[in-house]
Amino acid sequence: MTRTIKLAVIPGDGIGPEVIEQANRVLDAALAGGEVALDRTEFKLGADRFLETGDTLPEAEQAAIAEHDAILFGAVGGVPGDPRLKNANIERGLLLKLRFDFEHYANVRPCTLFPGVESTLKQPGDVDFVVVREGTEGPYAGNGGRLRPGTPAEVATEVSVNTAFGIERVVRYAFETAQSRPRKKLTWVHKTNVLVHAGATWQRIVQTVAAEYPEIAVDYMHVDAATIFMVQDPSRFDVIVTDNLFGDILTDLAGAIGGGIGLAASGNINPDGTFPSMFEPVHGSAPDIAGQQKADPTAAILSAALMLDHLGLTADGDRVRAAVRADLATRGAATRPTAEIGDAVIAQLPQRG
Ligand SMILES: NC(=O)c1ccc[n+]([C@@H]2O[C@H](COP(=O)([O-])OP(=O)(O)OC[C@H]3O[C@@H](n4cnc5c(N)ncnc54)[C@H](O)[C@@H]3O)[C@@H](O)[C@H]2O)c1
Ligand SMILES: CC(C)[C@H](C(=O)O)[C@@H](O)C(=O)O
Repeated sequence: MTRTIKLAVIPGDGIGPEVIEQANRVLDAALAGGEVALDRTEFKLGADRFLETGDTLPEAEQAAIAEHDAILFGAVGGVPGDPRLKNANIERGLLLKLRFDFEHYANVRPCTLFPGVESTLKQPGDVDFVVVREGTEGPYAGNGGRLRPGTPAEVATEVSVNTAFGIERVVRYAFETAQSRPRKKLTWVHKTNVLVHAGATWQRIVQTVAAEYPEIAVDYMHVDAATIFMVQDPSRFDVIVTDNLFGDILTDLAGAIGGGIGLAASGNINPDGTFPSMFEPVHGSAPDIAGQQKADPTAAILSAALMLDHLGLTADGDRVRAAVRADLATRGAATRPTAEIGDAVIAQLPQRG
């Protein structure tokens, strides 16, 4: 019997639609001949939509998206500094709103250096770790404001929100992730020497949850030191758990270490299943290369593979990863147009079964 998966697709702006087109082609090829059918609905949201209609995320559309089994998201955002987008706040009003409202508290960002891929590092060693970034709190969720803007007496505040509930649920998810991997190692990253309040709450919760996972080796790093170790010896890491802002920064660094931001995939996971999880490349809309078929769709394709895993279709997710791995192994230094990379991955898909 065919299982139908309702998929909301938000291609977004810039290179978003270009990379999502390839991810969709790979998904269709990977699922062909199987017992799963995708029922897609496309939502045109992002900076382009805002410029056309003034909408960011209308309530009815958000409610319609919530009715799906999963979301495949490209990237949103216009050209930085575009005056027409000054008050749009697409990133907060659309992307972050979906992450917050749909309780995407585990933002999972794997970093693997695939064979044949050149890292930014001279001697990368074994690179195979995953960052579990808290997705609904931290400075991203806090209010703030500006007093007397534009005057010499201007004051800006940015508040960081850290709840015991929010920390515990992502820390538990990270321990479960570490448990499922062979190395059984978890590094929690913060800045407890300066952010003493939030740091103390994180520390208390990590220690409490760690007691339930005696087989996991736990260590701690300040975020600044973590950037050093990530560059000097990324093999130290297996699972990293950290707050929203530190996770954002560390995962762009991880992207560079893993062969470039065009390869970095992510899943915004709602582990409780109360809302659809959302899968997206880590990169943005890249206005500098948009419309030129220069974008690497691999990050979007690997994000689609994470989506297959999340939907319980791990064998298909593995086939997509195997195809990407095979393509990367033979890709060499030559750059290829976006669609050609999609073609190559499809050509490398292992037979089902
Ligand atoms: N998830 C998202 O939707 C998301 C993430 C990051 C940034 N943004 C937004 O995107 C816009 C541009 O942001 P930015 O320039 O800081 O970051 P970006 O990730 O869009 O681009 C950074 C650099 O990486 C390159 N790059 C990105 N993706 C690539 C790919 N798939 N293949 C090859 N090269 C790639 C770009 O050409 C650029 O040189 C901004 O409006 C920003 O807010 C959105
Ligand atoms: C665009 C922005 C809001 C987003 C973030 O900061 O989370 C991006 O940088 C990311 O990493 O997905």
